[in-house]
Amino acid sequence: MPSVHVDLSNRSYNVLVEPGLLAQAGKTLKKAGITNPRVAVISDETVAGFHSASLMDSLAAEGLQPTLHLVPSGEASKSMTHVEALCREMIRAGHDRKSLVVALGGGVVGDLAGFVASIFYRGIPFVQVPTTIVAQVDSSVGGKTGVNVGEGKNLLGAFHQPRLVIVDPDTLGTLPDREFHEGFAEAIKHAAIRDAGMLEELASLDPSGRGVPADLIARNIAIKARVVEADEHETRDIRALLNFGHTIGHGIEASVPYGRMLHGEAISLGIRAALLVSERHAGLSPADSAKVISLLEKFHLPLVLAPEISTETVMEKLSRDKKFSSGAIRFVVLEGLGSAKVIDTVTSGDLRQAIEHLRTL
Ligand SMILES: NC(=O)c1ccc[n+]([C@@H]2O[C@H](COP(=O)([O-])OP(=O)(O)OC[C@H]3O[C@@H](n4cnc5c(N)ncnc54)[C@H](O)[C@@H]3O)[C@@H](O)[C@H]2O)c1
Ligand SMILES: O=C(O)C(=O)C[C@@H](O)[C@H](O)[C@H](O)COP(=O)(O)O
Ligand SMILES: [Zn+2]
Repeated sequence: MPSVHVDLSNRSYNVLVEPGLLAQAGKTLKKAGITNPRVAVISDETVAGFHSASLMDSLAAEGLQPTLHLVPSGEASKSMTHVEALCREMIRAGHDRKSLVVALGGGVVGDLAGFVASIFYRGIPFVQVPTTIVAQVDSSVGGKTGVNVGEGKNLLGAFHQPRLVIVDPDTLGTLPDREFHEGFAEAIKHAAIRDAGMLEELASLDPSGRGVPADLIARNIAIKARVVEADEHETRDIRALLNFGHTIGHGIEASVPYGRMLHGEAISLGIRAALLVSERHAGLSPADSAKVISLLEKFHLPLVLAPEISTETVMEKLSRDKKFSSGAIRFVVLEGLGSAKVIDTVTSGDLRQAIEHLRTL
């Protein structure tokens, strides 16, 4: 079974990747030495319909007492309102400091449930069971948890590492096309910043199927794990590289009601904009930009910004980017494929131009 160890001293954990693992979740927790008697499974209504029975049965089979707590599907659930509702529901269900949270779902459920775990009774452990490409290749690893507010994406949250990540690629079989494709934006991001060779592997995948090799998922997790190990709390300009495409991408995602655009779709636009900035500020060749763009196209990801989204709104939303320091813009660029860095020479005029660039193909 491919497995990736995330080495963070006393916060270290394993990411296990294997088809069929969901139905073995109870046993897998025990084997990992996670023995909390009470388990709060947090999921969304769609994911629960497909996959919660298998998880709940596997936990009950090990003598655990799981309770299931659901939020509506989609980005709008990543809010403080849902954090409070989930915490209160867990209290009423009898959960306490000895309980474990298990997040079953995509990045929304993972970020939300992880944040709930970080504050419930001042912090309890949690385990990620990711069910989207976004969550399997990216969000379930690294410990960034949190919620959105009207002012911008992920502006409230905490670093709280999971104790274990259980990835079952078979769960991707129930994803609709749109949700399947969006996830590849994050894998393309990983290739662009750290692993140019993976661009070829992504190019050889069939975007109309649902089969994603466990090794490809593990390769993405390993890229992310090595970055997180080097800069867990994003204080050294290393973890910020994982934010390639996210400055303008998050600005766009927050410019429409949450959920209208999927995260990966917004990041696809953000990557295209960041490639232009990289050509102008870091010497990226247009041929290398074109390779990344053709991969985004292959996975049917958007490259053109809808006319109703104004450049000024995107500029206002991105002004709260967490990488900025005292308002000064800090932007992730590619110098070449597989090599990224943070620069501080990008102006707000450059960002406006890059957003305008998204209006035509
Ligand atoms: N913490 C991090 O490091 C990190 C990294 C990347 C993204 N994120 C966050 O993740 C979120 C996006 O995650 P997402 O794209 O997974 O969105 P999501 O969790 O909303 O999932 C997308 C949709 O797919 C459905 N779904 C999920 N799994 C399914 C399955 N197996 N079968 C059928 N339907 C399924 C969900 O119900 C939802 O409607 C954003 O909020 C983003 O900010 C966080
Ligand atoms: O884990 C990270 O670090 C990332 O930047 C991964 C991103 O894909 C993810 O969208 C993350 O939530 C963005 O972080 P933020 O700090 O910009 O909210
Ligand atoms: Zn992201």
